[in-house]
This record gives sequence, C-alpha cells and structure tokens, in this order.
Amino acid sequence: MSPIAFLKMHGCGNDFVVLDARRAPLALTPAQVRRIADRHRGVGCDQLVLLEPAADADVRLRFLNSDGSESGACGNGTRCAARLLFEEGAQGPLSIVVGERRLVAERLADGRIAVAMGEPRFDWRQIPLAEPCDTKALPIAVEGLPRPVAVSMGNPHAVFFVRDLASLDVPRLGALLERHPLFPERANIGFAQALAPGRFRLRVFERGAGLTLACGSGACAAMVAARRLGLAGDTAELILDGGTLEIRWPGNGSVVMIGPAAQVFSGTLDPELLNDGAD
Ligand SMILES: N[C@@H](CCC[C@H](N)C(=O)O)C(=O)O
Repeated sequence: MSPIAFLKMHGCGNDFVVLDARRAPLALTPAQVRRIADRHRGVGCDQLVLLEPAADADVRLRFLNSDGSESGACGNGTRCAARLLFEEGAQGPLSIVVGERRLVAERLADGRIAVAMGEPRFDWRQIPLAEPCDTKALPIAVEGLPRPVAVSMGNPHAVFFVRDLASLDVPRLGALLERHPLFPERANIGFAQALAPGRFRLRVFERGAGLTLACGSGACAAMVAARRLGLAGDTAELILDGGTLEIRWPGNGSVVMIGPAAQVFSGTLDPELLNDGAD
C-alpha cells in the first residue's frame, strides 16, 4: 500500500485526522482507525474525517471515532472539512452530505465557519432509545443528577443540566452513561450549566472517543435541549473546554453552529501503520 496523505485539523480542540478519498476510495478497518487515532503509536485524534465524492453535493463526509465506530454527525469535523474546501477555492455556500442529511456551510467575514446542521430529532425511535419515553426527561436516575434531555443531531445525545459542573467527575459519569441500557447505539453524554441568559458551560463525554475538548453536535444538542426546557432563547453561546461555539435555533428547522476551524500540520501515514498484522 502506498503512503496516504493526511491533514491534522481541530475545531475548539476537538482534533481530527482528515483523509481525502474524493479521487481514490479508501476503506479502513476499525483496527486501522484505532491505530491512526492512537496518541502514542499513531497520529492521534478524537475522530477521523473521510472526504468522499458526492454526485449532487460538494462533498460527502464520514466520521470515525477513535474506537473505530462510525457516527452520523460531527459538528467540529464538518467545520474543518468545510474550511479545507474553502482553502481549496470553493465558493460558499457548500453543500455537504452526511449520511441521509444535507448540511450547508459558509465562511463568515471573521473567518469562522457556520454550518446548518439539519433538524434536531426528538422521537425516541430517532434518538434511538430502547423504549418509548419522554425525551425531555429520560428515566435515568444516577447519583442525584437531574433527568437528561435526549436529542438526535444525526447522532444520539443526552444532556444533563446541572448546577455545578466543576464538581462533577465527567469522565467517570460519562463512561457509565454512554453505555446505559436506554441507549442501544450508546450516546454522547453532555453536562451543561447555565451561566447567564444565553450562556452555558458544557462538557461532553463523546461516544467512541471519551471526554473531548469540544463537541459541535453536543453543543447543538445542548442548545436545543435548553430551548425545549425554556432555558434558552433563539441563540446561545456554549463554552466548551477548548473554545466557544455559537448556536442558533429558533425552535424549528435547521440548527446553525458557528465556530473556528484550524489546520495544524500535514503528513503521510506510513503503510506499516495500516498493516492489519501490526497490532
Ligand atoms: N466531535 C463530534 C462528534 C463526533 C461523533 C460522536 N462521538 C458520536 O459517536 O456520535 C462533534 O463535534 O460533533
């Protein structure tokens, strides 16, 4: 196998290995994904972003978590891929296909990327949940936490609104809740604290990647959940460990996420890293 070029990018510290499969198809096994994402023996990242050709859009994106699993959404990864296309000379707005969803990305005058992430879903089957229940207050009772809100942004999220985020052991609680029996496909677990009207502190334990510095779809889910509970208006600032995202959602239609996307370095993957006998 010949060396494969990659780009290292991040959005608010949520980091990605970006691989371009628009001209030559690239099929990676979960074990290969895990080796590339390994922070000691590979390049290291929270997710791999695969750019693929799309007949009726600018690009199709696939997102692979560091544990090798695939996700139907990744907000920060979408902004990074959009930035790459803009750097290549594409003129916005960009049409981006992710699974069944069609997203739209634009570059703002201040350099930030805005992505219309599609409509949030609230039906228990769409999250998905293991059984019918009120998605505004899931029947999960863990260590005195309030009941979480469930939202699908193309991937499953549960958001807990807490009083004191700093006092929570997010890695431990996240790992416990990601695999709660109510989530047949596991879930991304967000912990949000209201700081002021329209401002929230948020930490997300991501399905398949653990605690990350930022989760774009998690920020969208938290804002939508806050609005559903009457805790937010049409826009909110979500302050994550690695930076701030602005989220807009007027109560219907697509959720718009605005934030930075950065390029860090480029390189080539040694074919040995992709050798499935290398573990
Ligand atoms: N970091 C992402 C979300 C990546 C996928 C997620 N871990 C999942 O499995 O659904 C983001 O910025 O949205």
